[in-house]
Amino acid sequence: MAAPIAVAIDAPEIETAARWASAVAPHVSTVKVGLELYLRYGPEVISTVRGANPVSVFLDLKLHDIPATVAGAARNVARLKPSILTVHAAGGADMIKAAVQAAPDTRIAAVTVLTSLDDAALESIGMRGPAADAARRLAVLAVVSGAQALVCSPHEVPALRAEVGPDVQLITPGVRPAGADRGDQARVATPEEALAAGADLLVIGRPITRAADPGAAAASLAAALRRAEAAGRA
Ligand SMILES: O=C(O)c1cc(=O)[nH]c(=O)n1[C@@H]1O[C@H](COP(=O)(O)O)[C@@H](O)[C@H]1O
Repeated sequence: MAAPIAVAIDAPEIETAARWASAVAPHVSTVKVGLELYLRYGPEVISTVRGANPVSVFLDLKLHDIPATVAGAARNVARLKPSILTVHAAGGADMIKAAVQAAPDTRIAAVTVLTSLDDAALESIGMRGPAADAARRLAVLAVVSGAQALVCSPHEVPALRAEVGPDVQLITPGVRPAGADRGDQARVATPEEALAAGADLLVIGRPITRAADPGAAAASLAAALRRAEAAGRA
């Protein structure tokens, strides 16, 4: 079975994205298209990445605007049938409800606190921290408003799970294999830690796409997760 990994194919060019998608598709469940590609290529990038690959396509646009505008945007991209579409939970209850209503066949995932933010960065934007508390508040708001998935750091998974129950999908970026460069990510954990915490889908980008062989990197992370899962069951 494909590993519960969404590979973030944040590439400047559609040809690179297509190459990465084909390389990782045999090993992972999902490929994530974000702002970098979508703002340049629009819907074309979704069909290109989907191609002949047996993967779900996750559209990460992090919508954040007034409810009517988000509803229109969600309605438009729902036609592309992404498995998941992201919105910012901080857009508020009415905005999240508008996205859910506008895209009934797409799972709306609410981003709680970006994994690039630490407690000091949260304070600098006037948001009451620590990050774990802010993520919990936003998670509850989002789920009450109809979000079926949440994006958070692996550190917040146990608390969010306790808060929202087993049916809400918990998606975690901020995943770094031991020793990997954390880059601009602040709240990070290893893939094994994220899985053990109870994450349902791990978003991993540069540790795979910047590897010399992205297909081999995805295969090796998928195998590590399978081993961790088997050890957890034993
Ligand atoms: O919504 C996301 O996917 C997301 C939320 C978040 O809080 N942090 C975060 O890094 N992401 C996305 O997850 C991916 C992480 O990529 P890497 O840091 O390269 O593994 C990027 O595409 C980000 O846009």
